[in-house]
Amino acid sequence: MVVAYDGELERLVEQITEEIVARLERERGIDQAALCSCTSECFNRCPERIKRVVDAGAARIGLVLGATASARDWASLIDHTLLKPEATESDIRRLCEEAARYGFASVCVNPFWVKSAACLLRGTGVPVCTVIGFPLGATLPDVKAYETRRAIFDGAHEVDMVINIGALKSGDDCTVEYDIRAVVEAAHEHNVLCKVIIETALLSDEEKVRACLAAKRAGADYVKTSTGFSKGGATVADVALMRQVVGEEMGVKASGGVRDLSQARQMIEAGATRIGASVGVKIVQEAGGQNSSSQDAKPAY
Ligand SMILES: O=C[C@H](O)COP(=O)(O)O
Repeated sequence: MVVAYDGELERLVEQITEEIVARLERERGIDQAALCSCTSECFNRCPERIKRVVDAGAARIGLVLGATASARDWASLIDHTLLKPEATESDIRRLCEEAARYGFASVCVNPFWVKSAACLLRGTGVPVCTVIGFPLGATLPDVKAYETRRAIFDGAHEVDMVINIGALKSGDDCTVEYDIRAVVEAAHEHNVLCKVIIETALLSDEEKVRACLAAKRAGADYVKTSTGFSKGGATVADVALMRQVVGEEMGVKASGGVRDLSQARQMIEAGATRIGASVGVKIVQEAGGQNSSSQDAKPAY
């Protein structure tokens, strides 16, 4: 989905990205938190800067969803997700039926289920998304590339890959970028969308910025907050930060712990253009004014 921004946000994104890149260059190897001149808070968490991005969210909601967003409009932003290892064939069948009924952006399933989901969704217009190097991201770039090609062969239209978190934390940004690029190239050979999961809960703000910049340099289509299998999920502050860093030409997917319409709305306001959630039906039913009993909210992290 293409999102238009007003001129002010464009300028803000450009200015903040330039400042973050300059700061990273300045501080590489120096363990200190830079302070923002406007509030003297840590630069990346400066409430004033985040507030300006979030305040622009009302306009973004209007641009993404229109003034009166329907349940179907909301569904079109959500990857209807089932990644639990214990998911059964009947669970996958139900996921696909729900995706077709509500018009979700995609179903997101583990690679083993791609073929079944692709069969079940044939003719519905709902794409199949799968996960690569999931959930730890610690396998090898060529293995991730093979996993991507194999998933595409089985019918995947989108892939969400996990970065090499250990390499990022070791300061080895070249390896991080190379690893992402291996998947991006395998995906783009077949016009498949590639999202890059940075697992925000395990990263410092500086590492989140470096991960987003590596994804951007590698030519990925989206950055994505979380696997949903680590110690935390998407936060408004992280989504705002990621949006600031990648600019408007990439998507931002908020995933992990998004449990209701209110949280989904906050993520879009902060800059997300896609939501990954295992409670997608609950969210669209709320958007449609229905009482949702079929999907219970998950507990917060
Ligand atoms: O990729 C998406 C996440 O796994 C979804 O997380 P969730 O189960 O907390 O909604």
